[in-house]
Order: sequence, then C-alpha cells, then structure tokens
Amino acid sequence: MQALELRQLRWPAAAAGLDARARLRHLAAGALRTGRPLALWREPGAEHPRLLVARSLEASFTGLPPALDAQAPAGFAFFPFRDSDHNPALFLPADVRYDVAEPDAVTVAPAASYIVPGLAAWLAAAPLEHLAWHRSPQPAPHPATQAEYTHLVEEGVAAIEAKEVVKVVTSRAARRPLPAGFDAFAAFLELTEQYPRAFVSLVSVPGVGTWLGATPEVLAEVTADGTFHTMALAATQPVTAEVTPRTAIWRQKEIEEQALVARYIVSCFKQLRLREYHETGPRTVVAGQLLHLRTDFEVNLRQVPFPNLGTDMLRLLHPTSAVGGMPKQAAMHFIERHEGYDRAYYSGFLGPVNVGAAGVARLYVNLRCLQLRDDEAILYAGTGLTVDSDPEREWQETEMKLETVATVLQ
Ligand SMILES: C=C(O[C@@H]1C=C(C(=O)O)C=C[C@H]1O)C(=O)O
Repeated sequence: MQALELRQLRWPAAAAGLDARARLRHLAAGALRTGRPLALWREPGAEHPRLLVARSLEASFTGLPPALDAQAPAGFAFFPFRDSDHNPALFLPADVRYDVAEPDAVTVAPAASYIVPGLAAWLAAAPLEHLAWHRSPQPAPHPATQAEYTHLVEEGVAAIEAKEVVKVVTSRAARRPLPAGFDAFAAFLELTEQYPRAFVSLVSVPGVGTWLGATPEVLAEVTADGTFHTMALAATQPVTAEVTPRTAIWRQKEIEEQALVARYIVSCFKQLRLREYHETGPRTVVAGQLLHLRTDFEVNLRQVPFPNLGTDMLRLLHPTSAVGGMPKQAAMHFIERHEGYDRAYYSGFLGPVNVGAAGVARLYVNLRCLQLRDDEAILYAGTGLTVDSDPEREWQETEMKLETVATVLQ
C-alpha cells in the first residue's frame, strides 16, 4: 500500500553531469542546509550506499525501539546506549530516500510532500563545495588516559571478583584532531571501500551531532525471506601474518567471554518461550584488522508462532552483554557509576527498518565509530572484562578498536 503513495522525483537536466555519488552528496548537502536529519549507510556486502532524509527533527523523536514487521513505519533507527535528554532515541522517518543503485529517482513519502517544491529546486541547484554537518551542543567527553582506563579495568575486575557482575564492558573516548580539509562524506565512502563486510554509516542530526562508523555487529535483522538473525560477537585479537581466521587460537578467558554473550541471547529466546532457533558457531571472523569469535542465531519466522519475534528480541537484546555486561542491570549500574563519560550513541544501535523493502530490518550495534566535532573527532572503544582481565591488554585492545575508524583521519 505504502509504495503506491510514494512520489518519485526525477533529476533535472541540470544534474546530468552529476554521477550517483555526487547526487548522493548533493542531497545530503540539501538536508544539512535545511536543518534536517539524515542517514547515509552501506549494508554489509552491498555495492551501493543509500540515503534517507527526515522531514524534521521533531518527526524523528521516538520512544520505544522500532517495531520490526512489514507494517511498521519505514525509517532509520539511531538509538543511544542509554536514553537521556542529551541523547534522545531517534527514528528518522523515510521521508526522502535515495538509492545509488537507482540513480535517477528520489523518492518522497506523503508526509513530506510539502518539501517537494524546495527539493525539486535543490536538485537543479549547483552542488556545494563544503558541507556543514550538524554538531552536538554537548561538551566533548573526557578522554581517559591510560592510567584512568587501567583504574577502570581494575574496578571492573574487582566488581567481578565481588560477584556484583559476571561480565562488564568498560569503554573510553579518545580525541583526535581532524586532518586539514577533512570531508566526512569522502570519509564515509572510504570506509565503504575499506570494510566491505561492515555496516558503514554516517548519521547527522541537528542538536544531536554527526556520527561515522563501520560496525561488524548485527543486533537484530529480519530479512526478505522471513529470517530473524542476531549474533554473539566477542573476544578480540589482531589479524597478523601468522594469525588468520583459520589459525587463530583463543584463550579460555575469550572463549568464556563470548559464551556469556551467546548464553544471554539464548536466555532472551527462552524468556519468549522460543525453542526453534538455529545456532552456528562460535567461529572466528574478521572485522577490519581484528578477529572476533561469533555465534549466529537464526529463526525462520514462517515456521514459528511468533509474528513479533524481531520486535520482542530487539527490545530484550539492547544493550547486549557484548556492550553492557551480565547481569544487565548490575553491569549498567557499574558503567554509570565508574566509566566517567557519556557514551552517547556509541554502543547504541542503528540501521534501516522497512526502507529497501517492507519487512526488511537491519539493526547494528554502533561500534568502531566516531563523533565529528568542529576540529576534532571523538573516537570510542570498549572491551569486555572477565575476572582474568589484564589492564594493559585491555588498553591495547581499545587502541586497536579505535584504529578501525581512525583510518579516515590519516
Ligand atoms: C565494545 C566493543 O566491541 C565489542 C566487544 C568485544 C570484546 O570485548 O572483545 C568484541 C566485539 C564487540 O562485541 C567495541 O568495539 O568498542
């Protein structure tokens, strides 16, 4: 039904000289200029990026995590680690869509028909050189020194020893200067080239800020063939000449850490009384320059009496024990008391719901990301702790994770 109401705008003759990526950039520039939220993303394995522009910030505020079913509104979810006034939960309605795979059309939803005249004029306007990305009005978070992070890890290990938590994921922010002439749009395209298997995104929202990242972690997916998918991703080591997915050896600590995440997912299925899931793994997978252990969970939605499984699982899963810990509430409490900075949208989740096709949703954990500020970027990374964690190693692990997105700052 929805498709019938969508309106297609054609690019005018004036835009004939712009290729699809230049058009993508031009549409993003228009959204920024008119103060609208936008999301650019490239799904793992997909050739082309997509763009979604919401008609307004007000229309993008939301409460509950999105519903993952074919009848739910189409849009792009952008959720913080923890909701707050500074970091609102957002669902950008799919008011304007552009898919580089269909370079000649721009699709406009009925709710945004009032912006059609302005948009049509913009399509014919000359492209801008410089894009003014939305900025967060919040102060930059405190970047932890190695001594501070060591202390945090020690406190985490002590909390595990005291049986306050079984696992906790600590994290930190790091500040890096932006190279001269840094262009976030070009950086987004660079990440899509460098990490073909990651979910690469650039989200910019007025009053909220601009985030760029390349994440390896699916939170909740519903695909066109009616499959629900989630994963337990944890444990980290660098790829080297000797250590590849085929040869990697994992320590007991890492195996246990990942198993806890997998067990948490199974406990969510149990809570919903679902038994018919397929579990594959754990396997060693590559994410950029890093290796992780991953277990995949799949449910054939056509064979189980759970029409809302995707929606229910999303609400149970976030924040997963891969970014918070276990038990969930105790780990969240530890993080709030000890971490000493605002994670904002790092380790939240993001992704499209019903955008490419109705009934298809792809939500990812927002990892390996940075927040863009006036002349610097804030990078974020965390590590899952267990009773055997060594602060020096955990620091090194955050350094390696920061490098994934830092490649665009060189
Ligand atoms: C927390 C992060 O990553 C998560 C934690 C991991 C770990 O502790 O080994 C591995 C993958 C992710 O689930 C991050 O990238 O910041």
